[in-house]
Order: sequence, then C-alpha cells, then structure tokens
Amino acid sequence: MTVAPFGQRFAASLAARGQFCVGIDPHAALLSDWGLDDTAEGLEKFALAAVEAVAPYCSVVKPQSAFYERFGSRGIAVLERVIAESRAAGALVLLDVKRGDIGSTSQAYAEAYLDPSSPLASDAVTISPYLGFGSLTPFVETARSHGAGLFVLAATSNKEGPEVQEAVTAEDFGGRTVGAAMLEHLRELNGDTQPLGSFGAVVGATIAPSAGSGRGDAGLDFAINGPILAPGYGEQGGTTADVVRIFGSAAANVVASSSRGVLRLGPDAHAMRDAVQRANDELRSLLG
Ligand SMILES: O=c1ccn([C@@H]2O[C@H](COP(=O)(O)O)[C@@H](O)[C@H]2O)c(=O)[nH]1
Repeated sequence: MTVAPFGQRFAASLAARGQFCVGIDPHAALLSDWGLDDTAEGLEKFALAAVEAVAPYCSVVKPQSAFYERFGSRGIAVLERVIAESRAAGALVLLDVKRGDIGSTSQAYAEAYLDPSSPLASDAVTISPYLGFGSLTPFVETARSHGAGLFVLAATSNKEGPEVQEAVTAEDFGGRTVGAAMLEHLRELNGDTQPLGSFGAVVGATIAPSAGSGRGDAGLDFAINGPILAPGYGEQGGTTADVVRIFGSAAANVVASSSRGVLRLGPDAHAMRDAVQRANDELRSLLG
C-alpha cells in the first residue's frame, strides 16, 4: 500500500488534531503510582490504557523505546501493540529510539523501524546524527521509500546538550554550531517540498536561544520546511509561550511533546484526555 509522504501526513494530522504529542513512557515510578507492578504485565496494562485514553485525541503519540526494552522481548511485544493501537486510533506514531550508527548498521535500524513489513514499523523515528549526518543516509533513503519521517537531534531539551550541539564545526564543515549544521542539512533534504518535507528536527521546548542561556550564539534557524518535535513541554518546564518564543514563524510546524505531565494524571482516562484537549486548545490559541 502506498502512503503519502510523512511531511504531508504530519501537516494534515496537526491541522486536524492539534499540535500536542503525548509520550507513552512507562516509568517504573508511574507504574507504581498507577498501582501496577514493575513487570511486563504492569507495563502492558499501563501502556495500553494510556494509548486508549489519549491516542484518539492527539496528532502524534511518542512511545519511548527504552521503557519497553527494559522488559526484553515481552516489553518489545507491548511496544508493538502500542504502535499498532495508536495508529488504529488515528495518531501518527513517532518511535523515540534515538538510533544512529555507521551506515551499514543504520540500514538495519532503518528497516527495523521504518519498513512497513517490520513488527515495529512506525510513522517516524528519532535519530542521532553524532556519527556524522552522512551516516544517516540509510535512514533517509528508507524513509523516502516508505513515506516515513525522521526527527534528527539538533538542540535537545537536556541541559548537557550544548556541550556537543553548540560546538563550532571546522571551516571545512561550515564553521557553524553542530546544531545549526544539523538544521541546515534538514533544510537541504526538505527543499521546497509541499506542504512540508518529511525530515524533522528535535529541538527542546526548554531552550532559550535569545535569553542569554548560552544558546544565544547558536544561530539556530528553524525554517527547515519540515516537522519539529519539541520535547520538554510540561514536566521539564517548557510552555506554550516558550514554543512561540523559540520557534517564531516556524511554530506552525512544531508538535510539543509531554510524557510524564499527562501520564501522571492516570489511570484516570478522563483526566488524561482532558489534559490533551487543554494542551491542544492552548497551543491552538497561541500558535493560531
Ligand atoms: O531533547 C529531547 C529529546 C527527547 N526527549 C524525550 O522526550 C520525553 C520527555 O518526557 P517528559 O516526561 O515529558 O519529560 C522522554 O521520552 C525523552 O527521552 C527529551 O526529553 N528531550
């Protein structure tokens, strides 16, 4: 079956369902708060209940693979169901795996997560460019073949990120910060694809490019004509006002993501669903 390119599906999903993404991150502490055991059974109950509560109401669902891998093959089986059931509920699935390796290994990762015949096939994945952007070529080609999307780490939400992402590349490589170079590569890949290219960036909702946080010299230009995932919304302190401040005119292509901020409200499904609707309303009212 041929699917539309991810960028097109992403734009349509944000227009229909709003700019909020829920992370399905079954932390051990949350399992306990929900009265569940820290076992594969507890994981399954938690993750599927969260998907049922939120996936029909948000544009993107973002399971964090680490929390499923923790339980070995049984956890991966739960992740497969999370992906399938989120997609059945009409959400796009962005699998947060942050993979990246030498090209030949990247090819295998790309097939694992983006080839529709794989049990873990998702609409998009997060990938790490720190073995060199060129090492991601197998992901780019596999995504193109299957209408999938990629989200490349550019300016992450954690405070340690600037050590690497604000390092300045040699003149031969453009003499810009690493984060700015990643955005430039994405801009080139997306070109003028309409309505939006499929190659996205991860940029934390917590960064402060013009607020003297040390990011001021990062020279980040978010006009990549592609999707932007902004994690760190909610629990890590990012707000809708931050999304407006950080992304400016690129904010229309941003999906703001929160995991614990929503999951803490469970297992009450109404409370989780209401939180999604409130976030969507707030993002819509400020981003237009
Ligand atoms: O820069 C990044 C990239 C990814 N993440 C992931 O997002 C969620 C955040 O969870 P919260 O509970 O909303 O803090 C988690 O899966 C991270 O791995 C990120 O936080 N920052």
